[in-house]
Amino acid sequence: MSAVLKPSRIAPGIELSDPAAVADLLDDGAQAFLAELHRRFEPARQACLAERRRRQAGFDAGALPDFREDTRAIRDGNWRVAPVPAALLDRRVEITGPVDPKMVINALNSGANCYMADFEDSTAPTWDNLVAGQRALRAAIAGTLEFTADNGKRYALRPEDERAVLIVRPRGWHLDEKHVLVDAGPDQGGRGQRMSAALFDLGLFAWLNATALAAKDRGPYFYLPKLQSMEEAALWNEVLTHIEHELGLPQGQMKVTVLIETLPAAFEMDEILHALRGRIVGLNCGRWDYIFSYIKTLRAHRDRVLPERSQVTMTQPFLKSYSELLIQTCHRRGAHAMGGMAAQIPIGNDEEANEQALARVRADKLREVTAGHDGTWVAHPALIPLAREVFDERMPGPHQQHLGREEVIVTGRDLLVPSLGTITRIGFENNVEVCVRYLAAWLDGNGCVPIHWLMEDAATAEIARTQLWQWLHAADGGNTPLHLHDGTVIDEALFDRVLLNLPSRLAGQPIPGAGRVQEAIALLEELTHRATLEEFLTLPAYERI
Ligand SMILES: CC(=O)SCCNC(=O)CCNC(=O)[C@H](O)C(C)(C)COP(=O)(O)OP(=O)(O)OC[C@H]1O[C@@H](n2cnc3c(N)ncnc32)[C@H](O)[C@@H]1OP(=O)(O)O
Ligand SMILES: O=CC(=O)O
Ligand SMILES: [Mg+2]
Repeated sequence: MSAVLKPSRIAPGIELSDPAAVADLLDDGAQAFLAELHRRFEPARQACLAERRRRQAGFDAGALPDFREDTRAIRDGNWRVAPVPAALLDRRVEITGPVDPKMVINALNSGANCYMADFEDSTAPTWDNLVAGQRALRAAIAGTLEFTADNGKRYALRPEDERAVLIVRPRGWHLDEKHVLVDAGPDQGGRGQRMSAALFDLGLFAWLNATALAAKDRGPYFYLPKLQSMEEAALWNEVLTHIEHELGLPQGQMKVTVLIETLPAAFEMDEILHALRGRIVGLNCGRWDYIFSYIKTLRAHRDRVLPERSQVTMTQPFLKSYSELLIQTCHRRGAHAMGGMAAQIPIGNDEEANEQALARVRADKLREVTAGHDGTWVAHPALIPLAREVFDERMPGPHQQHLGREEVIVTGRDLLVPSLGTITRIGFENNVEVCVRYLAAWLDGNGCVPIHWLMEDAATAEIARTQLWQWLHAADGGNTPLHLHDGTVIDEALFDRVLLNLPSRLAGQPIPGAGRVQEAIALLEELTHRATLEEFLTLPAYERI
């Protein structure tokens, strides 16, 4: 049951693309609630985004990220976050996935401890996907969600006490929701302002479900993505405090786990925990966005160019330091240190290749539990038993916060240390292929696809996209160009040749979103040739869906 606002609080001002089609979700009360979120928090969101641009200009001019002098007292202080609620104490295996009804049922039934329902990296934010996702989650919480596939297979929820605990991930601060416009006025040419996508996803989910979840003492719980600073965390805290007040929930009822998946945020882990200390239960190593952010933040630092994607594993020193610092920081503050996602997924038609893929996932989970992580992510239900076995064997209790990892000393230099490795022709061509295929699927409404038996989503595709840009533009300003391992110069001509040959390489393969491949090629070509690096692939792509 959704909360009810007093009539006087119902304000006009929201413009929806097709109000009748979503009247079941976005009634007058929901609209007023969302409009109020926009009016209260949009200026602060824009200020945070402006601050991101200001900081980046400094990095582009040669500065490097560092720990903040003005927040030393927070880092040195002796404080802990609020206690973790019972439902989130044991999070050893979390499954993640998009929010279509079949996925929601499969994930909740999967046997994982938690399910992160993802409106972000693995969802292409078409209006239909977002609306279907909100409906599916509301029905799941009510226990009524069912689904029948085109092949007739029927899906229903297991009993509530056998389902994974639901955690919802809204989109990040940088994205707008173009189907929800607020307060049309002359200064916007008669149209309203686009609402923040993050506030829309989280706000609507909370409006629809907070009361029901709080009644079961199940949250709502959220994963917050792509934060870059403690100010962004503080903004989330204000938003959540406001929502709790409006919906009549106890303060701190809504819990969050923050993904540390940007390079600037790695220098503010304590500060982010502190800003959210009344409600934060953990940090998560979002490794794929973190690698993307490392490339993006250090785009102008020629000495820190990364090797090809397949060589950027969690054993690279800068990634090892990041995960160890996260574990140490969380455990010192009473929070869980969640691990992340290995990209390998089961390979159905090749037993040997499947064994190798599973061995890599197992090695990744073993590294995580040994280092002190309190839980991990899997991309696919078939990986749950494997991850559980590794964590069960090494983590007898519900978590391992007692492992302080005090011996770990991570400096700013360690978080930024250059990586060794190469860029092979296969690695270069693979980046081009992944970008095009992922983008084609995304434009077609599918935000997560297997490519060469790896899970690809917005974060992994961003690594491929920003690497191509950085490798090509490394020669800007008169620098010597980078070379492939075989000696070939990396330049625009090489990129153009690979892109031109791609359609014939893809011919005959079943490609999700095949009808959008040419559009994806055109967009990648434009973004890669451009003199400045586009901040997020999904910003220009969103204008095309
Ligand atoms: C960087 C990050 O942000 S990581 C977090 C974001 N990424 C994710 O969440 C990845 C989610 N995973 C997926 O979307 C999928 O596993 C993919 C796209 C990688 C592979 O999907 P598929 O090719 O459909 O896998 P496959 O055919 O083996 O699926 C078998 C069954 O498992 C289900 N399944 C697969 N992944 C999931 C999942 N994550 N959650 C629930 N069910 C799943 C499928 O729906 C299918 O169900 P069915 O037998 O009832 O039809
Ligand atoms: O969201 C997770 C990541 O790795 O990125
Ligand atoms: Mg991410």
